[in-house]
Amino acid sequence: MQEARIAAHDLACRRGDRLLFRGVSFALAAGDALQVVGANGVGKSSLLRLMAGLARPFAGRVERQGAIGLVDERPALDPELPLARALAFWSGIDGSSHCAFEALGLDELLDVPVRYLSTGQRKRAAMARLLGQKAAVWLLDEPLNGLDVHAARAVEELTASHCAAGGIALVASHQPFALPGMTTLALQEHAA
Ligand SMILES: Nc1ncnc2c1ncn2[C@@H]1O[C@H](COP(=O)(O)OP(=O)(O)OP(=O)(O)O)[C@@H](O)[C@H]1O
Repeated sequence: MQEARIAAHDLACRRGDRLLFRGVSFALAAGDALQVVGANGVGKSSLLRLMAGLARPFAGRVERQGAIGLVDERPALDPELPLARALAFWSGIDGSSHCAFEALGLDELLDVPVRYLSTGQRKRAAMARLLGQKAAVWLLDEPLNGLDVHAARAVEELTASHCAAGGIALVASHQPFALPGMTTLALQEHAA
């Protein structure tokens, strides 16, 4: 298997008629973690979308090696289905079984329709889906949003284990995210 890698080369991002940032470069290899920080609206989510290939950079290029898993505010789980069945849809596609229900505090919620889940519960469900995906490169947009202290620690620990096993984590958040060895990119320094 090819080793995971994701890199930004002199990226610039435009949303609508506004240039948000320019000159963003970094390279992450197996085991690396980077947190993108900056005020609301600076372009953290937009940068993650560029890295995921969901939007095109205004300038520069993205280099990707290895499967990408993106967690953002949309969990891509059928709101009408009970959580277990909504996750089973993805595990059928990913060919995986979910084993982190307990760590993520989801075992009590498996019969609850996704539409009834709270913001934090939905975020935990999205993390469970990500784990089943077995993607090498994790792109986490505000992964701690809505999580209680216990769930936040669980997500930090799962991310640390992912990196220790040779995965990559790119985290966009204005909240502190505890992960040993993680470096920081201050996006406002690249504001256009
Ligand atoms: N489709 C769009 N068209 C035009 N402007 C957009 C579009 N989507 C987002 N923007 C603008 O781009 C800017 C950056 O948005 P983005 O969501 O990337 O910021 P962010 O740093 O992640 O913010 P937050 O911390 O609030 O999540 C914002 O000013 C937003 O209004």
